[in-house]
Amino acid sequence: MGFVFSKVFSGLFGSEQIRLIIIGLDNAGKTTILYKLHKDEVVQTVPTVGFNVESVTYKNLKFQVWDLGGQTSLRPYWRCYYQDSNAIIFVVDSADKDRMDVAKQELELMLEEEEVKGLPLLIFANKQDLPEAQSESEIVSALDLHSIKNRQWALFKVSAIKGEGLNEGFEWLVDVLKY
Ligand SMILES: Nc1nc2c(ncn2[C@@H]2O[C@H](COP(=O)(O)OP(=O)(O)OP(=O)(O)O)[C@@H](O)[C@H]2O)c(=O)[nH]1
Ligand SMILES: [Mg+2]
Repeated sequence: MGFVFSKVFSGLFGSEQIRLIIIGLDNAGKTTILYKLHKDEVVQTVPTVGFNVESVTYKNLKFQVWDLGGQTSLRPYWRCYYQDSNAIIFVVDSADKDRMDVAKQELELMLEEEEVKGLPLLIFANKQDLPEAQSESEIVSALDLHSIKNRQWALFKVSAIKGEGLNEGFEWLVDVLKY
């Protein structure tokens, strides 16, 4: 516990960057979120093969943000990136009702990994600008988030293309990492 605390502490107040991993199904909007955070731009994306990594500064804190490809064949590789992370961001396409159960399964697999034990979990319910986007309570229920007991988690409704909700999510993350 002391080790975890000191690692996060030095990340927040020292020169070390805070390492964040973004995962979620393909097409969820992970890369769009990364570049919205990094450059404040909505970029044209292609499906990520491998990863993108960029630095993001929020409130004078430096984050190293890893955006991993979410296609089915790439998901087994997510676990290769978990080591030394400070938090996990899970992105879900709020309008992709048909694949909520797949998203739930992938989330559960990640949460079982030893290397992410106890790490804060930030869920971005993306694409809230779409009319068919599901509500917060629908997504919380579909992903069975209330069953998560051994870590801090929060869900934020966001729209990466509109840039809405991302800052609120980071605000939460910074608060959680501080204590
Ligand atoms: N309407 C809407 N579309 C979005 C939003 N965010 C991303 N998209 C679109 O969703 C598609 C997929 O976005 P990506 O960021 O490439 O998705 P990804 O999660 O990185 O996908 P993989 O790299 O395959 O895992 C693109 O056409 C984006 O423009 C959003 O907030 N609203
Ligand atoms: Mg991508």
